[in-house]
Amino acid sequence: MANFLKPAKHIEPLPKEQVDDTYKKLRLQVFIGIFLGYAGYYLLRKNFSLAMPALIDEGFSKTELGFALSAISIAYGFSKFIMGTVSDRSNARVFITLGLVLTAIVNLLMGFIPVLTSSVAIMFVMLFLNGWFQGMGWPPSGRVLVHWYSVSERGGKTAIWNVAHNVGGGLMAPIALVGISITGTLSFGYLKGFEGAFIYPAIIALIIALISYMLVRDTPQSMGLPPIEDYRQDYPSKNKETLEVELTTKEILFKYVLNNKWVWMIAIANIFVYFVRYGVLDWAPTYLNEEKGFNLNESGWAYFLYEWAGIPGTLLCGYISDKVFKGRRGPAGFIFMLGVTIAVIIYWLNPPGNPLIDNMALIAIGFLIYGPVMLIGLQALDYVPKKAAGTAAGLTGLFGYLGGAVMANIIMGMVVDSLGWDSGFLLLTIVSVLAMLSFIFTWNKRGQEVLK
Ligand SMILES: O=P(O)(O)OC[C@H](O)CO
Repeated sequence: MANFLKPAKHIEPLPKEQVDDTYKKLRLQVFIGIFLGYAGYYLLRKNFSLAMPALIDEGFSKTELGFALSAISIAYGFSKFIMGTVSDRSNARVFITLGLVLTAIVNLLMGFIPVLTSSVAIMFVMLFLNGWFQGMGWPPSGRVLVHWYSVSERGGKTAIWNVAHNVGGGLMAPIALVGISITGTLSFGYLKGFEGAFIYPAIIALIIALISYMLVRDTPQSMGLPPIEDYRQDYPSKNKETLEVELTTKEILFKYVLNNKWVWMIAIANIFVYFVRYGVLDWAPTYLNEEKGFNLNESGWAYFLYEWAGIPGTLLCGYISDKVFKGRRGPAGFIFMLGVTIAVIIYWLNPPGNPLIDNMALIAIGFLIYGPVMLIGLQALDYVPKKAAGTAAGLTGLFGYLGGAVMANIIMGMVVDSLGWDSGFLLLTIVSVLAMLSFIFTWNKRGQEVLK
């Protein structure tokens, strides 16, 4: 492990009278740091799609660009897991900043060096690198959440943090579009305009990386504070033990993650949830255009509403799982996926000519799907000791992206091409039902009680 990445050293405990004030201040500070940081990552997750229309005008086909785009999901899936294992043994403050700076550098290079957007193979490599560095955002955020917030408050706090990705993803398009327009004028004599979709979100991400570095702190003990469990008298197990020793990768993998049946269950559930998340989102513009007669502008709005509807939906889901089901995530996930299934069927069966119903169905899916997405991340944090949090979330990401997101792109495309949209939606509905049922396995599990 590189020295600069090592977890921050524990320092001498602060005097007792300073603990409460310092904890309150730092908890808010680190939370804002990871919220802004993760929103910053999402400015650079899908911005390539805003450069795609211009690249199509340059002569690239949709298939070629779709192939290049898939590099992000493939790399992200592997990276969230592999970099998750590194993150669990790293200083979250350094790790989250480093990943954001690296993803910004990749985008600046793609923006300023024309050869890097000149062929599908080169774009695939660059987007793969981008996807890899993107995988350095979730795990350190998870590490901060589990070290600064105790078990009983994690549902609500993780839900609030989780909307960072909707905020970042939602702001990406306007920033990229303004960037494209600025670059059309400020072209440095050689840029064409579309490069602005890389350059301007990347510049903002660099500023966010600096702010995030100033705000995030690795662990309470590195600031002279007691572990969060002692501070809040809120323990993951009845014997009040908490794990404060940093683990080796072998211990994390073989003692806490790969031999943990609950982690495997949510990893499999994540395949279905992510298939629906990206199966609806990525195909929405094409489906709405081909089957419902939406133009690009109208389907762009529908896409935007889908993302932003996820914010209140996620908060409600976190609240319900904490307050109504007292920390049991399974029932909340089941109910939200039931709603998604119904909305997918309405979205499918609504005849052309009723755009309001299409938009309402899409908003309902966006409102409902991000709760289960968040709950799986939260369960990953719940089901392992805090020193293994990033790895557990990373494993669910690996399954979600490779088995869910990438498959949603490939299999949905193949089914729709050969059998039509009805078959595509039948598949989506079946997968949505499977996602719903998969929450039954963790129906009665609460917080970290699986560790007892
Ligand atoms: O799909 P991811 O890995 O970017 O995660 C998005 C949300 O934060 C899931 O909780």
